[in-house]
Amino acid sequence: MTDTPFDPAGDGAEMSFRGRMSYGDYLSLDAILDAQHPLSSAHDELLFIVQHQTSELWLKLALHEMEAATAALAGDRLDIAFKMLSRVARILEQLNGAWDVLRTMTPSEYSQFRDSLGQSSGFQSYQYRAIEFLAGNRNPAMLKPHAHRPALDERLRAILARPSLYDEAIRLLARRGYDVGEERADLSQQRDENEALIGAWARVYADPAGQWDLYELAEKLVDFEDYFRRWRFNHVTTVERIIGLKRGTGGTSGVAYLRKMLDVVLFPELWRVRTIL
Ligand code: HEM
Ligand SMILES: N[C@@H](CC(=O)c1ccccc1NC=O)C(=O)O
Repeated sequence: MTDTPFDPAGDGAEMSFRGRMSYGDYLSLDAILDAQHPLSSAHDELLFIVQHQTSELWLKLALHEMEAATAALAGDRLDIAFKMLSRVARILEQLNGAWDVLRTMTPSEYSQFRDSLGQSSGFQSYQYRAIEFLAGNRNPAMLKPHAHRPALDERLRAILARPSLYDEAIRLLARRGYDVGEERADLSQQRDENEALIGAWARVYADPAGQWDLYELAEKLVDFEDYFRRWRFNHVTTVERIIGLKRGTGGTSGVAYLRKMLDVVLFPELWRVRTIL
């Protein structure tokens, strides 16, 4: 027993950061921790802001991993793409777990600051739209809320101009000799469901050992969509729990709109093929 409190300096800990990069410097914590600006005096508004900001940080990482995974597929580096797609699935799991925190907010608590949100809404989340576009869900109408921000609009359009993650998976199948049907003329538009591609995936699933990497790719994509659907479901359930059937601040019907979005399919042929296996 000693009366002197433990001093980590004795263990070699650096305690002086004048002129040296510290933890907060490296992580730009002043900028991040000074970026919460509640517009009301409601206690729960900070929860709402932190929940969205952390979600957007995870979305940023997911986008980074998905961009790299798409490039890896284009370069036939499936091993690298798998590593990244596994990480994206874990990120989505993290985002799914985060709803449990937001769910602690009741309708009465939310209504204390909802008016302060004006017409802002997650519907205008640029990174969410980028992830949808990059995955392959391409609805150019969703560009409109970003028209007033040319740099963001430009980045979203650049994603639409390039093949999606799913397009790269399909191109890979074609390089391996599978009949995948016609590639659509305009990559920026929604794909039509393609019967030839269902046949190609069917052959991959019929003999996994024959092309294990394509089989693994198919399952990674299904995993991605599975977690993505869970996110949408958690969102709509949390929304109904908190605002019921009120219209959204973004102008949509709210829960009815979000329920419709539950039916959006990212990789339709990968789901359709299951019926014939
Ligand atoms: C109190 C919690 C929340 C409520 C009441 C809520 C409500 C809504 C509503 C009603 C919409 C439909 C668009 C509109 O008219 O506003 C929407 C869209 C959206 N929200 Fe939330 N939301 C909540 C939390 C979150 C969180 C934590 C995120 C995470 C980033 C999020 C992201 C989104 C996204 C990305 C959309 C667009 C979905 C799409 O177009 O498919 N929301 N939200
Ligand atoms: N659309 C929500 C408002 C909302 O949730 C929101 C508002 C500003 C920033 C992010 C939001 N989150 C998700 O839509 C509502 O209608 O209450």
